[in-house]
This record gives sequence, C-alpha cells and structure tokens, in this order.
Amino acid sequence: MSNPAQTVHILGLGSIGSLIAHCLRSLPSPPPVNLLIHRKTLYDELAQAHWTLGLRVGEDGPLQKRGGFGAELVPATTSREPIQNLIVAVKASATVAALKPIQHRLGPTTNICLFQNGMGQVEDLNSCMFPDRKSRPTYMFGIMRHGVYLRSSTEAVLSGLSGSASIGIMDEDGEACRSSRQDECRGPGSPRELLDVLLRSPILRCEHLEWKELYENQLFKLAANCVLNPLTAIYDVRNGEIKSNLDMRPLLQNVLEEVSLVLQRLPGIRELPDDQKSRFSASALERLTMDTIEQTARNSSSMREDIRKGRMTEIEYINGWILRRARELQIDCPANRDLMERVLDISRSTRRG
Ligand SMILES: CC(C)(CO)C(=O)C(=O)O
Repeated sequence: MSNPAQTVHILGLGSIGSLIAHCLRSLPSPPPVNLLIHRKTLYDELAQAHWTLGLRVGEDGPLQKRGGFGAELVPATTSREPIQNLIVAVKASATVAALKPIQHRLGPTTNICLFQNGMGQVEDLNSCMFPDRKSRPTYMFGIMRHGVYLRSSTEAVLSGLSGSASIGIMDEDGEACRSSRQDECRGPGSPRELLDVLLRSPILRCEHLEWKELYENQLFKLAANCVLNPLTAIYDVRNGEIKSNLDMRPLLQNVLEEVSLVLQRLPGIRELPDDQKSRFSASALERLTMDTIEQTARNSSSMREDIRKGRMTEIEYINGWILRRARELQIDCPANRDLMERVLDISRSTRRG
C-alpha cells in the first residue's frame, strides 16, 4: 500500500484509534496513515508533538514513538479527495456526527472498518447517510479485545500483549464476501487489501473471521461490555477488580442472564442447533466475560475513562442495544435497565460538574 490513494484514514484518536494508527505506522513499509481530527485542541497538541503518537506496552514499558502521519482538521478541511479506506474509532454514539463532515468523500468504493464497542452503528449510518443501497460503502467490523487506554492525548498504554482482535467484511446483503466475489474482494483498494494490512500487525494480533463467526464474536464481546463497562464505571475500578469483588458477582450474573435470553432469540442465533446455541447460555457468557476480565485486568475500561473525563458514554449502544432488542422480543431486563440508568445518572452529573 504505497499509493496515496491507498491511504488509511483514521477517524477518532481515542485509545483504539491511537493504537491502530501506531500499529500501522510500525509495520515494515507502512501504509500512509491520515488522522482525521475533529478537535482543534487535539490537532494543536499533535502538531506540538511533531505528529508523533506514543505507545507503551505495559504501564511501565518504554515509550515507543511513531511518526509520519498526515492529519486534517475535519471541520476546517477543504479536501474533496475521495476516501478509499476509513477506520472509524469514535464512540458509537458519535458515529454519524463524525462521518457527516466527510460524507462527500465517501461512496460505494469506500471501505469503512468500524472498530467500536456496541451494536447498531451500521443501521444508523445507512438510515442517516446512505439510505440508497447503491451509495453504500463496504462495511468491515473490527472487534478489539485489547485492554488499552490513553495516558495523554499522544500516549496510549496497552495493558499487555494477551489481547487480540478480529475483523470481518460484510457485503451489502450483510453477508461476508462470497467465494464467487473473492477476486473483487482482493483487488487494489478492496476491503481485503485493507484487511490484509491490519492482519500484518504483530501487536494488534488480528484474525480474519467470516461474517457469521464475526457476528457471533460481536455478540460475545457485547455481553462482556454489558457488565464490564458499566460496573467499572459505576464502582470506579479497573477491570480486574470486578473479579475479586464478590458484591458485583450477583449483579454480573443477573445482567448476563438477561443478555443471554435476548441473544438466544436473535436472528442468526435462534436457528442454531442446541449445542451451538448453548455458547450463548448465561454460564457460557459468564466464562467468556471472566476471560475478558482476566486478559484486560490492568485496564481502565473505556466507559470508566469516559465518566472520569466527563464525556458521553456508549451505554446506549451496549446495554441500550440489548434493551431495544428485549423490548421487541418482549423480554424484561431490569438488571440491564438499572445499570444503564445508573451510568446515565453518573454521566449527567459528571458532565454537568
Ligand atoms: C475489552 C474492554 C472491556 C477492555 O477494557 C473494552 O472493550 C473497553 O474498555 O471498552
């Protein structure tokens, strides 16, 4: 990917966006990486850091700096250059607002890879920005299982190397690139080319999953986020403390029991044979969540960080998404509702204060 048309644009420089930007610029013969920045203060801070981003592996690991980034201040940019590859790492709730100013640069040949927590963003993008099927970009999804947080706007901390990521490609029907379209999927500027670049990073440890498997993994990650994110935000603790805190265990189990009831009734899951559906049982989700807690024990979750920094959280795309599906399926989910309300209350008071 040395052709400037193959530039990877990154929208959102929180912990995930910074990690991906850093990993891409760490590759041998790295692709051009262009940072699309909304906040003038962040743009100025990066300019002061001579357009470098730092990453520490482990809290006390050495600071590894990477540079050579392009950058555009999005609201002010006059560029009309079409965007071929876009990685979206803004908060789920900010997706449409963040993409609107660059809408004229996106089209059916754009590859948009969403590296976000939560579910429902593609539905939002399609209804608000791409109502016409023919104008829609190719969507890819990334699931991030790394524990990573920002120590400052130009320094990310990866809590360890035990995390991993998964990526998959949807076609316009919501299915993976079919085998008959593999060539189309692999050509220059194709989603597969973007995927191959991401797969090369030894730190990201990305695996490629077919759509069905990716969708299931999104739901597993969502289940873990439904407990980990709100609990760490409400109790103001690091991820690992959930495991040792016995008070939180019953709450965790109640939330996952409701999540399990909802997930098992979703299209694509409810048709599965019983032995495969059992991967969505409450006890299976609890085991997966415990694994995530262990792998990211030293991390401060994104929701806890949002609350501490007085920013909006993604709760409506995590527990909120479960509650919307539950309403359609007429399943009562009091534990999820309660967690969401508590996070919204704390968020309102910290954002006011
Ligand atoms: C995996 C986990 C829970 C890591 O903290 C995360 O996704 C987050 O913080 O949002």
